Parts: sequence; C-alpha cells; structure tokens
Amino acid sequence: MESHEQKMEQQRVDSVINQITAKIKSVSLEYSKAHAEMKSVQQNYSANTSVNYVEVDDRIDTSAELQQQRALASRLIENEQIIAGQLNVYKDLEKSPYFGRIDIQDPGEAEQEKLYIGTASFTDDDANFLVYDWRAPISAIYYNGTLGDVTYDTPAGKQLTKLTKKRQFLIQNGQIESMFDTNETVGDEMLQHVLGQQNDETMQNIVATIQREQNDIIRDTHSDLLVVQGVAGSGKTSAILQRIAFLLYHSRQELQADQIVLFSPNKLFSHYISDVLPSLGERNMRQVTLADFLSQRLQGLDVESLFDRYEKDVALTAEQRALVNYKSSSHYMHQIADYCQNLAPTHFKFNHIYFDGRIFFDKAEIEKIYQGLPHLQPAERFLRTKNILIKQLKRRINQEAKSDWVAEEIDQLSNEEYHNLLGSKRLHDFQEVDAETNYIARKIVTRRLRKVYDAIYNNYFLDIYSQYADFMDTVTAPDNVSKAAMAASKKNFLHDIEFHKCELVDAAPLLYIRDILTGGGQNHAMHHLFVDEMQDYSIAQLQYLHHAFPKAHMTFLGDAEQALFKAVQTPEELLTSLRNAFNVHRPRLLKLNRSYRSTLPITTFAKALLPDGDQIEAFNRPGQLPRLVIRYDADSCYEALEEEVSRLRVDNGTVAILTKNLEQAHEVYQKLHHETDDVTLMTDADLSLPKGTLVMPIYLAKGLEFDAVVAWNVSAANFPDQRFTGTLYTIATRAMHQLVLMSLGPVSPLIASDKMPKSVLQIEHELTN
Ligand SMILES: Nc1ncnc2c1ncn2[C@@H]1O[C@H](COP(=O)(O)OP(=O)(O)OP(=O)(O)O)[C@@H](O)[C@H]1O
Repeated sequence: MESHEQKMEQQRVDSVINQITAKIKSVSLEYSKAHAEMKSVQQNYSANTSVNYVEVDDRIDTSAELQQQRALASRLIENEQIIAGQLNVYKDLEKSPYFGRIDIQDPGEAEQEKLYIGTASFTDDDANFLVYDWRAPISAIYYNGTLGDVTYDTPAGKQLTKLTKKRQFLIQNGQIESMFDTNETVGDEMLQHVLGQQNDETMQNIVATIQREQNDIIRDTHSDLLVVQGVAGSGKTSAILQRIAFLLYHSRQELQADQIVLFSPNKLFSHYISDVLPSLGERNMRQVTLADFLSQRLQGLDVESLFDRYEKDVALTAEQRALVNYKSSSHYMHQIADYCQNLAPTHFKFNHIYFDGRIFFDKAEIEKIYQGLPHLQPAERFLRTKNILIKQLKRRINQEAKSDWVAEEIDQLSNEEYHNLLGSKRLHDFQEVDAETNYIARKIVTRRLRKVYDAIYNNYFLDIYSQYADFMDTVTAPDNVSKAAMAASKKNFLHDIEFHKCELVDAAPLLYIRDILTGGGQNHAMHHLFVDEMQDYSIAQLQYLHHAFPKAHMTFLGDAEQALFKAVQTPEELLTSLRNAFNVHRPRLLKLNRSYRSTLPITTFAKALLPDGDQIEAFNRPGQLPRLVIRYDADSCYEALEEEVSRLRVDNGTVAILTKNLEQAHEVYQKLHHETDDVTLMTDADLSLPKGTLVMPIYLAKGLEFDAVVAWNVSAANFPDQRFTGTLYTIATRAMHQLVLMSLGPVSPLIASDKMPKSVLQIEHELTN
C-alpha cells in the first residue's frame, strides 16, 4: 500500500512534471521558430550561391556577403541544435524527473532544505531549483555523505552542512515505483533493481546509483594522472563516462567534448557506450582504438593489431618474450629519446624525394643541407632543412614555369580552367599581361609538383625505418636479451617493412623516433586522455600517448587480472613507472574491488579462478550456479552446445559464445550456422551488436557484457595452465545473469583445482563407456 509519505512525494513528482510539460511546450515552439529561421537563411544562401552551403568550396566563397550569410546559417544551426538538445533533456526529465532527495540544514539556518537530484537541473519560472543536476557541487553529498555533518566542495571552497535525510526514488513514466530512505551512500535496493534487468544493446548511465568509490573517480578534478585498478564489472567504463559528463559540466567554459579522447578496446565497445553521454545531455568524446590511432599515424604501414599479437604471443620463446618486454618498457623509450638527442648529424638517415619515378631531391643533397646547419636540437635542424627544401622547390617551380610545356599547356586551357587557376585573383590585380601568364604558369607547375611539396611537408625525406634500425643497432639491451636476438629483431623489422608491415611492439617506438626528430606528432589541444583496458597497453605505448597529447590530464583504467598478456606490473608499480616516465605532479591510484555486473554465483566462480581473487567483493545479486557441461567427443559437445544455447535463449535476449581465439570462433560458428540461421559471428570490423546468439573470440568482447555467456571449450587441452587464467576470467566475467562452461574432454586445471570449491558449479558430466 502506498504510504502517506509516498503520496506526498508523488504529488510533488506530478507537480514538477506538469511544469516540465509546460516547458517542453514553450521550448518546442522556440525550436520550430529556430528551425524555420534556419531554413529560410539556408534557402536564401543556396539561392545566392547555387551551391549547397554545407559542401560549399571555400575557394569560391569569397564574397563578404556570402560569408556573413554562412556564419549566420551556422550560428542558427548551432542554436537549433542547442534547443533540440534541451528538448531531449526535458523529455527525459518528464518521464523521470529525479532519483534522489537530500535534506540538509546549513549552519545557522532554522529551516531544513529539501533538494531533489536528477540527470539535469530544472528550475521553475522564478529560477527556483526543482531539480538539481547530479553534477552540481551540492549533489556530491548524495553520493558521498552519510547522515550527520558533511562537507562538499564549491568554487568558493569547502562548505559545511548537516545531512538529515537521504531518499532514493525509482520513477518510471512519471510514477514512483519505489522509494527508500537510506543511510548508505546509495543503498543496495536500487542497485538490485537496476542490475537485475536485461542487458540493452548499449550501456546505460548509472547516475542514480553511483557508488562512493566510483564517485571519487568521477569527481576528481585535482589529479593529473589518475590510475584506476578495478576488478571485472566494477564500473570502470561507467566511471569513465560519468567522469567525462562531470568534467564537461564542471569546465563548461573551457572544455569541449572533442578535447577529450578515449582509447577503447575495440569498435564494438565504441558503439556499446555511445548512448551514455547523450543520455546525460552531453556530446560524445572522441574515440579511437590503439590500432586505428597507430595506423593513422603510420600511413602506408599495416600495423599488427593487438589481437594478432595476442594470437601469436603464446608461441614466443623465453628470449623473444624478454625482447618484447624490453621493447615495451619505459627504459626503451628513454633510450630512444637519448639516442635522438645525441644523434650526430652524420647519422641522420634521409630518403630521396622522387617525382615521376625520378629523384627530385637527392638524399645526399638533403644530408648536405642538414649537416651544414649550425648546432641545434635535431627537430629544429630538421625544420630548417624542411624550409630550405621548400625554398628550393619554389625556385625550381619558378624556373620550370618558363619551360615550353607550360606555355603549351596554358594555350590549351579552356576559359573555365584559366579562371579556376586565377582563383581569387582578378585580371586587374596584374600590372602586365606577362605577370598574369607567369602567375598561371607557376600555378600549373605548382599543381604538377604538389606531390613533391606534400613529401617535404609530411617529412617523407626522413628515413624513419633506417633510423629506427640504426637505433636498434646501437642500443645496449638488458642482459636477458642477447645481441643476436636484437640483430634478428632488426632484420625482421626491416623485412616486414619491405612488405609494408610492422609489429605492434615497434609501432610506438618508431613513432616516437619520428616525432622527436621531426618535432611533430603532438596534439596540444587535447585536455583529457582516457585509456580503458590499460592492462593491454605497454608502458611504451602509454608513454607515447602521453607524448602525443602532452597537455592532457590522464585517466587510465584497467584490471591486471584481465590482461591479454601476462601483467608485467602491479597497479602500484605501474603508477610508479608512469609517474617517473611522465613527470606528473599529482598522481593518484584508486581501486575498485566490488563487482556489479554478474550475479553472486558467477562472481564467486570467477573469483575462484584467480590466485588472489579474495580481494574481489561480489555484489549480492542472486542467480543460478554456473553450469559446467563436459563431453568427450566433438559431436556430442556441439550437440550439448546447441541444447544449452536454446535453453539460455528462453530467458535471455543475448547469448554470447566466447572462444579463446578467432579460429575456434570460426569452428563453432560453422557448426551452429548449419543448424540455425539465428547465430552471428562477430568480427573486428563489426560496429554494433545484434540480439540473439553471438559467437566471438574473447578479445572482441573486452569491456562488453551479455545476459548469458557460454565459455567455449574450457578443457585442459585448451586452457592448460595459468597463462590462460586472465583469458578464462575475462570470459566468465562477461556474463550478467547466466554462465555455462563447455568442455570437450577433461576440464582445465584452472577450474578442476583444489582452490575451486565444488559448490560453486553445477556439473553435468557425461559418463564415458
Ligand atoms: N553504480 C552502479 N550502478 C548501477 N550499475 C552499475 C554501477 N556500477 C557498475 N554498474 C554496472 O555494472 C556493469 C559493469 O560496469 P562496467 O562495464 O563499467 O565495468 P568495468 O569495470 O568496466 O568492467 P570490465 O573491466 O569487466 O569490462 C555495467 O552493467 C554497469 O552498468
């Protein structure tokens, strides 16, 4: 029965919703007006230019009037977008205006104040706050404070108040579904409700139930390097997204969404998280995978992906592994920096610049220019060389403009081509006809030699491959890496380059050398750099990212237990290495030990896979025990797989069959696909997740979650030893509600160990004859 208290609260909800509805009406009108105005300017503009205003080519867009109109059109578009954004926010608030209430009593005040907290602020016509944004300074109390005296940060410093009540609401379609008073930071009842729901295709925001330790990450504006070690399902990704929303609110004036970049594990993940910020009324930050970032910077080279490396990694010898570790270290990157700083001018490696298959600038010539310059930093010297080359190119353009072929080409130009070449120049800009012809001739030659200019501009005359090979020749490797191994690695690198390929481990060092020597590659406009799944990045790669975004505050999140490669360092060691490598002033390490994603039985099983799993605290959400199904021949194993999948499909929108690698994903898909059409094999090119039965290797499922998971073939043959603990743990922890483990043959010792209590699994064993 509805209590009196709840009735009162519902009345308030009704009243706030009425005001929101009225606001929606007035803002909709405003929107229609803005839209009409924008349309009319747009029509006017296109009538004047007969060119679509969006695709308009800057070159012809010189008239001041047109420019003004264009500026007006883009202002109006922006205005329309802002109003559309506001409308969306109000429409969301209309369904669920808030999720929390705090009652506070400020010192010296007789009256208590009731504050309601929602995903965005809402004020009445007299500017009274009916709802406070969850990011407002006072709202921090809702997440952090327990009843009694509390403080919160404001721009004017710390404020003291007394928290006398904390209430949580679940409001759906304008109705209070439930409400609780709590002394907890955010009570478990709400969490139970939210976590028990089925997985949507995309991630939801968690602002109604942010936990205290997550709140610390979200609201940290002090640290310049924030490292978060969080167990699987502890809300690291959620924390990143709410943190971005918080930062955008907190620094509204200085920070735009595109000054924040997130390195995400794969493209599916990018889609999976794409709704969270818009649901909070914010634009998405930039997102990129490491592979895309590196390939973009090393154009023309096919850089090995993390997943190719992972598939290959298992086969490495001890020495090869030592070499990979060395090349992944901060020490290696420091050695590169030293090498570049101390590089004798005679050791600089240059390329010829070609044009039409012939040498245009000889590398000997370039060397001479470089060596002839006074003693300077390599980048400065390089820049001067570049400028000299551009000057020389201009001289050669002027000479070439006098050639016969150019005169002939001018004769054959149509009127239109001629005017195009004139561009913004007008005939009366030239004193003499000759000057005009000469201008056109230079234009023609410049156009012809564009490739040479681009080659100079893009620093192609530095031979970074030879330079990096030279570095590998001269560097002193640690004791566990022999000279022969280093030489072999260099040979292998040069061999791959012949085929336009590059191993992942060499990509960051290669870019680093190029950037230091050319003085390029740095983006100073990025304010925040986020790296999710940081355990799969080497220190060298992180160091390169820091170099590439030198002004960015860094937030790195990961879980050492989910490392694709064996974790090299503990979070504490990692923080120390990063602090030393990055020269940061305010580093901070935070840990999240509570896991929210999976039911208690699934987390209990996953914990038992890890040597130090005890530190993981499972959220107490009930569910079925994970099932272990064992079969001894492939046919019956696949048959059992089909049965398990159909059973799981009854209760779950999505069932993911996760395999150790791509090859096994293909095998499983081939088998299932024969029997049913309703199964999808995911690849790293896929951008979104369909519903139904999905098959994929675990590395594509990094960071994702599914209602039900089938871990494919957890046999001793497939997961023989602790090298695979991280992989198995990651697979198991993708499941929210149900987990089935299939084994073809005897079960992996990681599961059939003394450490694994029998009570955590429901075992279905087929007896062999
Ligand atoms: N405070 C919270 N309230 C509600 N749901 C939460 C909360 N924290 C985490 N979750 C939910 O738990 C699940 C796991 O969160 P998330 O994916 O952010 O964890 P993660 O630490 O990045 O996981 P992993 O490292 O295993 O990929 C998500 O469904 C998320 O919505």
